[in-house]
Amino acid sequence: MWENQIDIHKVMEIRSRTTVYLGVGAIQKAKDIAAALAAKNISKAVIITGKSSHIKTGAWDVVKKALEETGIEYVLYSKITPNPTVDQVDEATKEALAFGAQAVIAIGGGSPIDAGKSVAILLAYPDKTARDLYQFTFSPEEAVPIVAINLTHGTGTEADRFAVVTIPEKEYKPAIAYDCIYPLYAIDDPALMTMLPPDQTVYVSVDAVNHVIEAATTINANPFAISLARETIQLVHDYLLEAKRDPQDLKARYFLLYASLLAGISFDNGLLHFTHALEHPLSGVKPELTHGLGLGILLPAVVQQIYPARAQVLADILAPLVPGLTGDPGEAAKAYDGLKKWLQEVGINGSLASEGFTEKDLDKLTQLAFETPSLDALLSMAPVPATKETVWQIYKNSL
Ligand SMILES: CCCCO
Repeated sequence: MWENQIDIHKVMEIRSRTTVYLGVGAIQKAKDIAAALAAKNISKAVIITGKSSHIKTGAWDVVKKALEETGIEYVLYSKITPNPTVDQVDEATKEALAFGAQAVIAIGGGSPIDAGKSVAILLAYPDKTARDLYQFTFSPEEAVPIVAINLTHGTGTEADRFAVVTIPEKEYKPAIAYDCIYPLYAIDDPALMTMLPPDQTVYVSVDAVNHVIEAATTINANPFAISLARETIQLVHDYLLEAKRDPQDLKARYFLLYASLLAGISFDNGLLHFTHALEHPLSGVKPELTHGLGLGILLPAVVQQIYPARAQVLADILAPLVPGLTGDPGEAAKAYDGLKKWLQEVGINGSLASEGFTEKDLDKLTQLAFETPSLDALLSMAPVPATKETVWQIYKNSL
């Protein structure tokens, strides 16, 4: 097994659009990153984070010290919630502008990092608001430099060009995609993830699994996206239950984190389709719903829907989770049952009904999937036509 020959304590540099430091202890690279920012004449930064995980994980102590030793001043915005809103982004931007921030350092899971990416754009366009950005009234070409210190192993946002923020009054959860928000540096340190509780451990890795199943089956899927999908799914299969059983297992955390990074790069190439386009209305309407749980609930019905059109790719990449698929387009029900079984094994037994949705909600959810800015673009990537009937039926099959 190749994983046994990797020294997980050796921090290695992975070069993609983002320079990612991966490994146990990678947080210590904060010093080098601060020095690199200072070399770019950056003397003030805004820290974007949630309520407490930046402190509990110990990440903030290291980053604070690195900034202080380098002489970079900072202002801290620590009010980002799960499913962050445009108002949080505007408030953080206002504080950062008043301070004169020239860079964003985001510490957290997808929510603080995506909010941080949005702030980084608005710092370059101070006359715009987060609603302008997420309602697509302008297309940014620049942002201030972003550093992403990642505290979960699911989103891949630390190394991609996407960000998601909620517009609460419309129940929209749109996604933006711009080259200017690839973080300049990212830290992927598995030791910062051992505090993730077992259920969140599963939800974030199920997010990564969804990223690659979608990326490998869009109408844009390329061989790179498909190869990364195969590796991601194998690693999640091999390490998720172990990390759930023993949250302190650094080897399991390392390979789940690596899988999540690969998945982010995979969907940066192949893009996404049904599962994300249908989940965003769920957590747009119910912000308390965890993204990865919503995705896990929808996944079997999505795969059932697309299997006949992408049978060979799906049989290949799903092999660790659903053994015995041959690539025959007639195996959609087998793929559905196999995925349900795997999700139950890792602890996702829910349905839309158990999350409080009923058949009466389906028209509204379907409407939101087509009306929310950007989700229509994801739907257009699906390997089968994304009609309103198809979308409604996927929701129905997930009730
Ligand atoms: C288009 C990006 C969505 C990530 O949840």
